[in-house]
Amino acid sequence: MSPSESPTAAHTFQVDLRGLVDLLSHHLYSSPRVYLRELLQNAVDAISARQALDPASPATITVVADGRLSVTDTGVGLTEADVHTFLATIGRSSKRDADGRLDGAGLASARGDFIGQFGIGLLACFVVADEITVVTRSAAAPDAPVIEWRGSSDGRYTITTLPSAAKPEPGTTVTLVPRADAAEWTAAGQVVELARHYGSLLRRQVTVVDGRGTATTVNVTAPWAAHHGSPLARRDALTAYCRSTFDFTPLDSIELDLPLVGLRGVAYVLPDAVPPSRRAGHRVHLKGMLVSDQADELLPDWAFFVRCVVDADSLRPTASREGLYADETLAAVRDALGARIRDWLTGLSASDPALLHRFISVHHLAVKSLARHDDELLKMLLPWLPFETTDGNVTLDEFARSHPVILVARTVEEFRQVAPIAGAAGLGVVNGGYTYDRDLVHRLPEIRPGSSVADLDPGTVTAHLDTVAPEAELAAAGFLAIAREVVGRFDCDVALRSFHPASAPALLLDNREARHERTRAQLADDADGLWADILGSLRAEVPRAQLVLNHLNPLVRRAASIGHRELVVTAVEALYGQAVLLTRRPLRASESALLNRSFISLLDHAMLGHEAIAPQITPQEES
Ligand SMILES: Nc1ncnc2c1ncn2[C@@H]1O[C@H](COP(=O)(O)OP(=O)(O)OP(=O)(O)O)[C@@H](O)[C@H]1O
Repeated sequence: MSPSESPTAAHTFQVDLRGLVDLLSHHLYSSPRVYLRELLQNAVDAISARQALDPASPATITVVADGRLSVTDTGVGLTEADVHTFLATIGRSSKRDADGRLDGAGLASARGDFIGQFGIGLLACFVVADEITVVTRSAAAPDAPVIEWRGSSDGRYTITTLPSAAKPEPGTTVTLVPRADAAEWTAAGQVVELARHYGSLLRRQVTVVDGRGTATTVNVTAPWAAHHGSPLARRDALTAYCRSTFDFTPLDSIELDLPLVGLRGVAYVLPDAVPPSRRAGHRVHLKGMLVSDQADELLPDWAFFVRCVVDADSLRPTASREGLYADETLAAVRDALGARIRDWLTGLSASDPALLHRFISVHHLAVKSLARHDDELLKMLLPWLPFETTDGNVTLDEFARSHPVILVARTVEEFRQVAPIAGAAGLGVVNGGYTYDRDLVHRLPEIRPGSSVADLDPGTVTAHLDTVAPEAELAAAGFLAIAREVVGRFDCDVALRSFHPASAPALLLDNREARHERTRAQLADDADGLWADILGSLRAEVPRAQLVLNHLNPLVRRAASIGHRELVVTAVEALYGQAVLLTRRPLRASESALLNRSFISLLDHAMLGHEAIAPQITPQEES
């Protein structure tokens, strides 16, 4: 060994008990109220342990809130040795051994019944009290004396042997003297609330007794576990449970049952639309005890239209017991519950179309987001989903029946502008500007063979508008040539057509992608060096917009017959400018300039010849 090397010495971590107790009791949990959950849970586990030894043993939990707070159970109790080993050792639990398995107490069969496992739960009581007193008598060792343990938040504890009369029957009483600042959490009314909140589905009877001796039992039977006289009665009970638990009347109740993890419960379909980003806040009970009322990870994200309450045997809670541990079991449960909800949805079209309609009218956004990634669902539901079309709000199935070719507008603005004219010309256009809609409509031919879907492009619309008589076209040739010259600068073609409504002088057919392509081309022209090369190499053929002038419109007819070139230019600029405004897209600088120019110029023309009519305003009169 070289002089610089010293022999390895083993040390043990030093633990600052007060700091550790403070950390675990004050910082692990989100609210002081969890103290009652931990006490109830220990009581339930103690009863389970005793029942494993003697199934006929009593099984009651009594909470007394009379200024102090005590929880008494008829459970397995503790011997003095147990108290040292389990109760007074942080992180040690009688519910597992050092390897995470059950200890040697012969309670293997009961392990599955325990809710606790970490050996820290009792510390939650230090959030509301500085001292915890436990009086306990063991059921496993009938001759063992009654033990009183007093633990203090500074980490010290005492043990006293009490006379047998102090606790004639096996079981445990835990008593807290609440600190003044925590009294609100241990007041009788609050304790009843908390006991109901956490313990209503516990499988052991829990009774809260207040200072006047009034007893309230908090347990209810979960509607999925109860026996009901008829399917209708069962349905009513499920609905009533939703109202009392979540305060809404569901559109429907979907029963959940996954025997592999001992899970049962209900997914309630929300009666109102919610944004997909809103998390529903599912209630998860473990062996009856409420673990979380915000367990979003229980269902896939797409299922945001339901809110669940479940009770499971083998999901794992986190140490604070306020959430679920994200393990493979949870992932499998999530998938299985998702499949169950999807089955309900797909089954509805056969079993209850009226309900499906109601569901879709509320939650069509949810269904649309879901259907994009789920072929089966898409097949089942796409024909039922409403879309905004030139025939109004209709289902795609209905729309496809009257329109063998369905055109999809890419943006809401495009749809708004084109729909009335395309509709009047007999074209079937769907507004694809909303989230998911364009993707979904394009999948219609997979589901409805024979239907055909295409993106709306300027050429298609123009092709469907009535052409004008050759002589009219000829008469307007001069005008059209000037018009092409004027709007050609904006990568726009001009066509003369007849379309309704006659009050619309012009229609600008354009789409967002074409506009982007033109902007990019413009940038490439303006750029130099490296950027010009890069942008230039991306250049595709620049798509052109189309200004369709309406030959049915009196103004257009008059404009087409003017011989004055300058006025024709102004008229075309004004028609183009107005058509651009109607598309509701942002104006380019050159378009704003054009609008200004044409407005001033028209004003100028309008005032021509009127100078003599207006009275002369002399400088004197002005002042
Ligand atoms: N009412 C009770 N009756 C009998 N034993 C109890 C009771 N309360 C606590 N104990 C004993 O004290 C131990 C520690 O309890 P604690 O609540 O701190 O942890 P836990 O319940 O084992 O696990 P968790 O941290 O998950 O709650 C338990 O494992 C149990 O052996």
